[in-house]
Amino acid sequence: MSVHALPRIAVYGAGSVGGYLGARLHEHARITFVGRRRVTDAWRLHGLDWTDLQGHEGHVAGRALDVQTDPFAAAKAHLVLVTVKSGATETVARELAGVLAPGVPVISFQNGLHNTEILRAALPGHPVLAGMVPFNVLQAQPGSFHQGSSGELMVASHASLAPFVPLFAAAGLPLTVREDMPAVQAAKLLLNLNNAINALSSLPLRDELSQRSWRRCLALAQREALAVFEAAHVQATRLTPLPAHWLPRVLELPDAWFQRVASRMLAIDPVARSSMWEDLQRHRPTEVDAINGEIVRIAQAHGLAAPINAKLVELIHQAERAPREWRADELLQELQHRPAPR
Ligand SMILES: NC(=O)C1=CN([C@@H]2O[C@H](COP(=O)(O)OP(=O)(O)OC[C@H]3O[C@@H](n4cnc5c(N)ncnc54)[C@H](OP(=O)(O)O)[C@@H]3O)[C@@H](O)[C@H]2O)C=CC1
Ligand SMILES: CC(C)(CO)C(=O)C(=O)O
Repeated sequence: MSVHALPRIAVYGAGSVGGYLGARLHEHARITFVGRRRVTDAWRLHGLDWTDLQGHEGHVAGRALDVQTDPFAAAKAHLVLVTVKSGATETVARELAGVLAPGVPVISFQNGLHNTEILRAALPGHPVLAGMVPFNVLQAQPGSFHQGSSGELMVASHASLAPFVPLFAAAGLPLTVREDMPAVQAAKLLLNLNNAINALSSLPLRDELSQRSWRRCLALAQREALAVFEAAHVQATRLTPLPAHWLPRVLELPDAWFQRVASRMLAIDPVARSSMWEDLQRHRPTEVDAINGEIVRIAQAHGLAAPINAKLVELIHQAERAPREWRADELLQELQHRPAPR
């Protein structure tokens, strides 16, 4: 196919997820990245490299990249992927309003529960679809991306995606189309409760999850969130080999048992970390308010408390101001002394 016949996709938020998805899609669509000047300059200079857990790899030369800082660069897009952190969604929604051609679909490939709502409010007339990235992406050097865990992208079902589904498949990023994205996002939120614990641990995900004391911290946060979800009638689908409500019990198993029962949870590259760890490293605000903070908010709306997740929010905000390395037993003690939700 001539390059001019390829659909145009704007990746709004040139960072870890956006860079990785855009680099892999590059041969299959005309990709425009919108990002910060420091990033666009570095990507133009070095190009983009990507690798994944299965050993696949690719490179896009800097001269072949369309990397821009101006929101109007998204004007000709046939599809927009929003890949900024949750705290930036409102600004992005404002920037995209009035820029896109009528009816162009927008997929939010972000964690958290409310990004689509925010985008929808500013973009009437566009299908704004929830997406979910199950795997971890680390941008170790500017423009160099590694997918460190596995899983398929998910997206809400919508007719406007028909031309794009084969493109993602051809790029090795198959899109699983779902009718139940709110339940997918709730299940992802439960897994993302580990982002804060992983960031406080300063360990790669695999090392952290191999140690029972860290897993017990996560089990506390997840058990509290599950109780809050039950009170609020929030459904979480099954994203792991085990149903969501079994996870805390399995996380608490001794290491040898955990390795046997949940080996797929440890099928993570040794260097993979959570995106929140990457934020703390780079002295950027984290998404903790949209993750653990969401559990606190849902609890409050239902007359409950969520002290464990509230504590994690507080500790991450402290770490944003002054980084500190926690030991697992210290964090566990800090979290264990919180009363369970009423
Ligand atoms: N990284 C990962 O492994 C995973 C991340 N996710 C989710 O994906 C989403 C994106 O995460 P991630 O890729 O890590 O985020 P990054 O911070 O790496 O990338 C986002 C980029 O967008 C930039 N940006 C923010 N606002 C604008 C704007 N208005 N215009 C242009 N650029 C902007 C940011 O700049 P600045 O820093 O200056 O704001 C940053 O460079 C998050 O919701 C995250 O939770 C989901 C699964 C895995
Ligand atoms: C893939 C996962 C769960 C890894 O922690 C993530 O969503 C993140 O880092 O934000």
